[in-house]
Amino acid sequence: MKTEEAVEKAVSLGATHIGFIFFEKSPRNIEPDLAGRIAEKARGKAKIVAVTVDADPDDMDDIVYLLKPDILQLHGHESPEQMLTLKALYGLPLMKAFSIRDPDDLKRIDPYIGLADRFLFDAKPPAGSDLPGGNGVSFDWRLLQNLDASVDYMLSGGLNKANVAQALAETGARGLDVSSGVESAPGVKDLRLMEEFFAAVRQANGARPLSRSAQ
Ligand SMILES: O=C(O)c1ccccc1NCC(=O)[C@H](O)[C@H](O)COP(=O)(O)O
Repeated sequence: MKTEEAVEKAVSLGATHIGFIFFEKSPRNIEPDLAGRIAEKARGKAKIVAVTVDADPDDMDDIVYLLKPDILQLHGHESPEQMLTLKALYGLPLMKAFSIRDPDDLKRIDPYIGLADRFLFDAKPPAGSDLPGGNGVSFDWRLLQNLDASVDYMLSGGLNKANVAQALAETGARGLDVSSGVESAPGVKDLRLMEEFFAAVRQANGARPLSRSAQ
Protein backbone atom coordinates (compact mmCIF):
# COMPACT_ATOMS: atom_id res chain seq x y z
CA MET A 1 0.00 0.00 0.00
CA LYS A 2 1.21 3.48 -0.79
CA THR A 3 -1.79 5.71 -0.14
CA GLU A 4 -4.19 6.38 2.71
CA GLU A 5 -7.06 5.95 0.29
CA ALA A 6 -6.00 2.39 -0.60
CA VAL A 7 -5.40 1.48 3.04
CA GLU A 8 -8.82 2.78 4.06
CA LYS A 9 -10.44 0.89 1.22
CA ALA A 10 -8.69 -2.38 2.09
CA VAL A 11 -9.65 -2.04 5.74
CA SER A 12 -13.25 -1.25 4.86
CA LEU A 13 -13.39 -4.33 2.67
CA GLY A 14 -12.20 -6.47 5.55
CA ALA A 15 -8.49 -6.93 4.87
CA THR A 16 -6.83 -8.48 7.89
CA HIS A 17 -3.28 -7.47 6.88
CA ILE A 18 -1.90 -4.38 5.17
CA GLY A 19 1.58 -4.62 3.67
CA PHE A 20 4.21 -1.98 3.01
CA ILE A 21 7.10 -2.80 0.68
CA PHE A 22 10.61 -1.70 1.56
CA PHE A 23 12.59 -2.62 -1.53
CA GLU A 24 14.04 0.15 -3.68
CA LYS A 25 13.60 -1.58 -7.03
CA SER A 26 9.89 -2.12 -6.44
CA PRO A 27 7.23 0.19 -7.88
CA ARG A 28 5.59 -0.29 -4.48
CA ASN A 29 8.61 0.87 -2.49
CA ILE A 30 7.71 3.37 0.21
CA GLU A 31 9.78 5.36 2.67
CA PRO A 32 9.38 4.16 6.27
CA ASP A 33 8.20 7.53 7.63
CA LEU A 34 5.47 7.83 4.98
CA ALA A 35 4.46 4.21 5.54
CA GLY A 36 4.23 4.94 9.26
CA ARG A 37 1.83 7.82 8.65
CA ILE A 38 -0.33 5.91 6.19
CA ALA A 39 -0.41 2.84 8.43
CA GLU A 40 -2.24 4.81 11.11
CA LYS A 41 -5.38 4.36 8.99
CA ALA A 42 -5.15 0.62 9.61
CA ARG A 43 -3.65 0.36 13.08
CA GLY A 44 -5.79 -1.71 15.40
CA LYS A 45 -8.08 -2.72 12.53
CA ALA A 46 -5.68 -4.84 10.45
CA LYS A 47 -2.19 -6.18 11.05
CA ILE A 48 0.50 -3.91 9.66
CA VAL A 49 3.12 -5.87 7.74
CA ALA A 50 6.61 -4.64 6.85
CA VAL A 51 7.80 -6.46 3.72
CA THR A 52 11.59 -6.54 3.50
CA VAL A 53 14.17 -8.32 1.34
CA ASP A 54 17.44 -9.22 3.08
CA ALA A 55 17.22 -5.85 4.78
CA ASP A 56 20.30 -4.12 6.07
CA PRO A 57 20.16 -3.99 9.93
CA ASP A 58 20.08 -0.16 10.00
CA ASP A 59 17.25 -0.08 7.48
CA MET A 60 15.33 -2.67 9.50
CA ASP A 61 15.77 -0.55 12.62
CA ASP A 62 14.31 2.47 10.79
CA ILE A 63 11.41 0.46 9.43
CA VAL A 64 10.50 -1.00 12.81
CA TYR A 65 10.92 2.35 14.57
CA LEU A 66 8.95 4.41 12.04
CA LEU A 67 6.28 1.94 10.89
CA LYS A 68 5.77 0.02 14.14
CA PRO A 69 4.67 -3.08 12.24
CA ASP A 70 2.76 -5.98 13.76
CA ILE A 71 4.55 -8.50 11.54
CA LEU A 72 7.82 -8.65 9.59
CA GLN A 73 7.52 -10.34 6.19
CA LEU A 74 10.90 -11.61 5.04
CA HIS A 75 10.93 -11.94 1.26
CA GLY A 76 14.62 -12.57 0.65
CA HIS A 77 17.12 -15.29 1.54
CA GLU A 78 17.00 -14.73 5.29
CA SER A 79 18.56 -17.70 7.10
CA PRO A 80 17.13 -19.43 10.17
CA GLU A 81 19.93 -17.78 12.19
CA GLN A 82 18.95 -14.34 10.92
CA MET A 83 15.36 -15.06 11.85
CA LEU A 84 16.44 -15.88 15.39
CA THR A 85 18.33 -12.59 15.54
CA LEU A 86 15.35 -10.62 14.23
CA LYS A 87 13.07 -12.33 16.72
CA ALA A 88 15.40 -11.50 19.59
CA LEU A 89 15.83 -7.89 18.44
CA TYR A 90 12.23 -6.97 17.72
CA GLY A 91 10.03 -9.65 19.28
CA LEU A 92 7.69 -9.48 16.29
CA PRO A 93 5.97 -12.35 14.48
CA LEU A 94 7.91 -13.34 11.37
CA MET A 95 6.32 -14.37 8.07
CA LYS A 96 8.89 -16.07 5.83
CA ALA A 97 8.26 -16.02 2.09
CA PHE A 98 9.30 -18.87 -0.20
CA SER A 99 9.09 -18.98 -3.95
CA ILE A 100 7.59 -22.18 -5.27
CA ARG A 101 7.81 -23.91 -8.63
CA ASP A 102 8.60 -27.58 -7.92
CA PRO A 103 7.75 -30.01 -5.11
CA ASP A 104 11.34 -29.70 -3.84
CA ASP A 105 10.86 -25.98 -3.23
CA LEU A 106 8.53 -26.82 -0.37
CA LYS A 107 11.25 -28.85 1.36
CA ARG A 108 13.19 -25.61 1.89
CA ILE A 109 10.77 -24.59 4.61
CA ASP A 110 11.84 -27.43 6.92
CA PRO A 111 14.61 -25.54 8.79
CA TYR A 112 12.18 -22.66 9.33
CA ILE A 113 9.40 -24.67 10.95
CA GLY A 114 9.12 -23.45 14.51
CA LEU A 115 10.98 -20.22 13.62
CA ALA A 116 8.54 -18.69 11.16
CA ASP A 117 5.21 -17.76 12.69
CA ARG A 118 3.69 -18.07 9.25
CA PHE A 119 4.83 -18.87 5.74
CA LEU A 120 3.99 -17.09 2.53
CA PHE A 121 4.13 -19.09 -0.68
CA ASP A 122 4.73 -17.05 -3.80
CA ALA A 123 5.71 -17.83 -7.40
CA LYS A 124 9.30 -17.67 -8.61
CA PRO A 125 10.01 -14.38 -10.37
CA PRO A 126 9.87 -14.56 -14.16
CA ALA A 127 13.18 -14.30 -16.06
CA GLY A 128 14.40 -10.72 -16.13
CA SER A 129 12.40 -9.52 -13.14
CA ASP A 130 14.24 -7.55 -10.45
CA LEU A 131 11.53 -8.30 -7.93
CA PRO A 132 11.35 -11.33 -5.64
CA GLY A 133 7.61 -10.67 -5.26
CA GLY A 134 4.84 -8.60 -6.73
CA ASN A 135 5.30 -10.03 -10.21
CA GLY A 136 1.69 -11.02 -10.79
CA VAL A 137 2.56 -14.61 -11.68
CA SER A 138 1.19 -17.79 -10.13
CA PHE A 139 2.60 -21.22 -9.44
CA ASP A 140 0.93 -24.63 -9.55
CA TRP A 141 -1.24 -24.36 -6.44
CA ARG A 142 -1.77 -28.14 -6.38
CA LEU A 143 1.78 -28.46 -5.04
CA LEU A 144 0.42 -27.28 -1.68
CA GLN A 145 -1.97 -30.20 -1.41
CA ASN A 146 0.73 -32.44 0.08
CA LEU A 147 1.78 -29.90 2.67
CA ASP A 148 1.46 -30.88 6.32
CA ALA A 149 -1.83 -29.42 7.54
CA SER A 150 -0.07 -27.86 10.53
CA VAL A 151 1.89 -25.48 8.27
CA ASP A 152 0.19 -22.10 8.45
CA TYR A 153 0.63 -20.08 5.28
CA MET A 154 -0.68 -17.32 3.10
CA LEU A 155 -1.01 -17.96 -0.61
CA SER A 156 0.30 -15.33 -2.97
CA GLY A 157 1.46 -14.83 -6.52
CA GLY A 158 -0.71 -13.68 -9.38
CA LEU A 159 -4.00 -13.85 -7.53
CA ASN A 160 -6.83 -11.88 -9.07
CA LYS A 161 -10.61 -11.80 -9.15
CA ALA A 162 -10.74 -14.33 -11.99
CA ASN A 163 -8.56 -17.04 -10.44
CA VAL A 164 -8.99 -16.68 -6.68
CA ALA A 165 -11.89 -19.15 -6.50
CA GLN A 166 -9.77 -21.79 -8.16
CA ALA A 167 -6.82 -20.98 -5.89
CA LEU A 168 -9.01 -21.47 -2.82
CA ALA A 169 -10.56 -24.66 -4.19
CA GLU A 170 -7.15 -26.19 -4.94
CA THR A 171 -5.41 -25.16 -1.73
CA GLY A 172 -7.95 -24.37 0.99
CA ALA A 173 -5.55 -21.53 1.92
CA ARG A 174 -6.52 -19.70 5.09
CA GLY A 175 -4.80 -16.49 3.99
CA LEU A 176 -4.50 -14.74 0.64
CA ASP A 177 -2.03 -12.05 -0.35
CA VAL A 178 -2.75 -9.98 -3.45
CA SER A 179 -0.89 -7.11 -5.06
CA SER A 180 -0.75 -6.82 -8.88
CA GLY A 181 -4.23 -8.30 -9.22
CA VAL A 182 -5.74 -5.21 -7.61
CA GLU A 183 -3.62 -2.67 -9.49
CA SER A 184 -4.28 -0.61 -12.62
CA ALA A 185 -0.51 -0.23 -13.16
CA PRO A 186 2.51 -1.48 -11.18
CA GLY A 187 2.26 0.05 -7.72
CA VAL A 188 -1.08 1.77 -8.35
CA LYS A 189 -3.90 0.18 -6.37
CA ASP A 190 -7.30 0.31 -8.04
CA LEU A 191 -10.19 0.65 -5.61
CA ARG A 192 -12.64 -0.99 -7.97
CA LEU A 193 -10.38 -3.98 -8.54
CA MET A 194 -9.96 -4.26 -4.76
CA GLU A 195 -13.74 -4.37 -4.34
CA GLU A 196 -14.07 -6.96 -7.08
CA PHE A 197 -11.31 -9.10 -5.61
CA PHE A 198 -12.89 -9.15 -2.17
CA ALA A 199 -16.28 -9.90 -3.70
CA ALA A 200 -14.78 -12.85 -5.56
CA VAL A 201 -13.16 -14.15 -2.36
CA ARG A 202 -16.39 -13.86 -0.42
CA GLN A 203 -18.31 -15.59 -3.16
CA ALA A 204 -15.76 -18.41 -3.31
CA ASN A 205 -15.61 -18.78 0.44
CA GLY A 206 -19.30 -18.73 1.19
CA ALA A 207 -19.59 -18.53 4.96
CA ARG A 208 -15.96 -19.47 5.57
CA PRO A 209 -14.13 -16.89 7.75
CA LEU A 210 -11.66 -14.82 5.73
CA SER A 211 -8.02 -14.05 6.31
CA ARG A 212 -6.49 -11.93 3.59
CA SER A 213 -3.89 -9.31 2.96
CA ALA A 214 -3.26 -6.66 0.40
CA GLN A 215 0.09 -5.01 -0.40
O1 LIG B 1 5.34 -6.37 -4.39
C1 LIG B 1 6.51 -6.07 -4.54
O2 LIG B 1 6.87 -5.17 -5.31
C2 LIG B 1 7.57 -6.80 -3.78
C3 LIG B 1 8.88 -6.44 -3.97
C4 LIG B 1 9.88 -7.09 -3.27
C5 LIG B 1 9.57 -8.10 -2.39
C6 LIG B 1 8.26 -8.47 -2.20
C7 LIG B 1 7.25 -7.83 -2.88
N1 LIG B 1 5.94 -8.22 -2.73
C8 LIG B 1 5.61 -9.16 -1.74
C9 LIG B 1 4.28 -9.69 -1.70
O3 LIG B 1 3.97 -10.29 -0.67
C10 LIG B 1 3.32 -9.61 -2.85
O4 LIG B 1 2.09 -9.25 -2.37
C11 LIG B 1 3.27 -11.00 -3.45
O5 LIG B 1 4.50 -11.26 -4.03
C12 LIG B 1 2.15 -11.12 -4.48
O6 LIG B 1 2.31 -10.22 -5.51
P1 LIG B 1 1.42 -10.36 -6.83
O7 LIG B 1 1.83 -11.57 -7.55
O8 LIG B 1 1.72 -9.10 -7.58
O9 LIG B 1 -0.01 -10.41 -6.38
